[in-house]
Amino acid sequence: MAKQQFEAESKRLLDLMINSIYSKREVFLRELISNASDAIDKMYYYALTDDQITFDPNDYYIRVDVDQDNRQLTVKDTGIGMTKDELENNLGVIAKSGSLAFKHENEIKDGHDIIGQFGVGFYAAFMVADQVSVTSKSVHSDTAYLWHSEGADGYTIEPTTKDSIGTTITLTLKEGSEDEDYDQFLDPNQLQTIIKKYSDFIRYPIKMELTEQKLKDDSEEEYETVVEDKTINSMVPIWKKNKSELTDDDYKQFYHEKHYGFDEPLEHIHVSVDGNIRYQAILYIPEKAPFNYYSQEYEKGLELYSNGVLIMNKAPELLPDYFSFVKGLVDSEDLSLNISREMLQHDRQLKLIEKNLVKKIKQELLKMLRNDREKYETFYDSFGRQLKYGVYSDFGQNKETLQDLLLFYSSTEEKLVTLDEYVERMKDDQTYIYYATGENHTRIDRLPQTEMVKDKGYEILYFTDEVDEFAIKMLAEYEGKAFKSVSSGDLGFEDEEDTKVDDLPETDQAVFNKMKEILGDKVKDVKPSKRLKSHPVCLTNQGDISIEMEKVLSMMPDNQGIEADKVLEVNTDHDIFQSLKEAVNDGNDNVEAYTNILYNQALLIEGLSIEDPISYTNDVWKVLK
Ligand SMILES: Nc1ncnc2c1ncn2[C@@H]1O[C@H](COP(=O)(O)OP(=O)(O)OP(=O)(O)O)[C@@H](O)[C@H]1O
Repeated sequence: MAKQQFEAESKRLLDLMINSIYSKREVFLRELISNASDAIDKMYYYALTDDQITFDPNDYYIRVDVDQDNRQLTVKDTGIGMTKDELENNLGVIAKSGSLAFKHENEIKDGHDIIGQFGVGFYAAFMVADQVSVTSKSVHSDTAYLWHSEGADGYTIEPTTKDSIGTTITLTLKEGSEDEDYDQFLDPNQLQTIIKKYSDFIRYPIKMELTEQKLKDDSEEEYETVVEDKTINSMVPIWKKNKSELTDDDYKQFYHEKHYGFDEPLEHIHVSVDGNIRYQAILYIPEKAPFNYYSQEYEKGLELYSNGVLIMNKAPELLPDYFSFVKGLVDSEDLSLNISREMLQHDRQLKLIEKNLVKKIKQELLKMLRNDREKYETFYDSFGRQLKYGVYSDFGQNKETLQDLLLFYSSTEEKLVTLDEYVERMKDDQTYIYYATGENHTRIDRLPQTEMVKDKGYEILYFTDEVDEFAIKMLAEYEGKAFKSVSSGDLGFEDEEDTKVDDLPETDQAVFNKMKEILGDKVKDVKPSKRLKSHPVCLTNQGDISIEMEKVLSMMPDNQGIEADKVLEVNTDHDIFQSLKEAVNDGNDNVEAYTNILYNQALLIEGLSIEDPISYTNDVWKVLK
């Protein structure tokens, strides 16, 4: 029998196919199963137009078999089959898709969408096989044909016998080597895993014979080997089902089946969109952050299906970084895929889906925040930091989306509150939203800087995450109210003028001048405080960089030694100030020690380290003597 050559272009393409189109060899099975499913779909369409044929779903299935002795793997379908011409045209010419043509001819638009479009998937078989045989009998022909090829040098076609309509594809697998393990494709368990991974939601049953050890009837310990015909795939994807058919438990079970996380999801979102671009999505808001969530290793993304067939395990384009904790999948029949189905050709489609999903996720989170505060706080405990990073990053372009999702601990409510709730409670004479930064709530509570603001009866938000102040600086204001740190030089109280050193009695002025002289450029200024009530001193800052920000920046790998402009504020009503005044007046040589001790204590209160602990302890001994 004369061997026919693949068309010249096809030869090169076949070579390309085998070596470079797909990044994983295992996808050959996905391609053959998708073709089989397409062939059954075509039968379904054909039945719609031909009264002679009835389409009974029970008669339609795909079967995968292995013959380990002969190293053969078979994929059989009961689809429409191929005539001699079709075998020649569809399998003899690479990059010619009979399926795409069928789709166009029949103007197929509904959910029963056909997968094939490029006309290359079939050749993926040559990635794992050195011989491929296709036995096919078309619904339009009484004769069956056998197409056979051993790779790039061509193929043969000859008549054969086949009882039923459909196609059987037999691959003779390549011999394995140290680098390539083809034997895995003869292992039923491995095949089952691959089918589950890529083809779980193919609409028709994918059957396989599986060998299992089962307890013998009437026995509690004796096992027997049973060979059973099993359907491997779930067939109807949960996301194609109607929401009303599904229970919370169904969604939870799916979350675990998909290994999205070990935790229980806090919430699920099921979307079905029939707009410009049609898609379904099931998204989950997990309860706990994966161990590597706040690290470089964490990979965000949603699974992406095209019409029930898995295309990508993690499509990062579908989620912005600030919602990177969301798990789940998107299935769309409208994606323009590239030839390997591993990439998308149009970012635009994904962008559209992403935009829509972001809206849905935000709505769901706001709903949770309003209706189930406890649940929202569990979520916030795991992912609140990510939302705050989201406000800060990308030059603040997402701050509007995220600001209403933020929570901070409140000094007056003693629990987490939203910015909206804070603004609602603001006093009539209050201009700013006040915040204080520190390691934890107890420490912030005791900060001298908070005294005056608390005295005014104003609420203070406590910032304990490194990112908090950066995010708030990016936000700048909320509903027209600017944020102000309790440590900022000017607290913005309308009714109080700053006390200037020059307005003080001369004896007081002398103390300030002396302290400035001693501290030199360690501080920008030493000034009388109006915010301190019971503490003698505290540090505040001038300008945009706060002391807390200085601490965070100093921990960064590329820190450029950025420092806050520190101001030492002194409580002139405090006993210590009186002692200092006397010491300065008397020309006592402990003045330097007093000043340094007070400055160092202000550093300690701020959680900063003392520059020179030895001279600090020497100063303490000196005044204790
Ligand atoms: N099992 C089958 N039954 C009937 N026709 C088939 C079968 N497998 C392949 N074909 C025909 O061969 C054509 C080429 O298949 P191939 O897998 O190479 O491309 P495709 O499925 O059209 O596109 P894609 O590259 O996107 O998968 C198909 O379009 C279809 O007409």
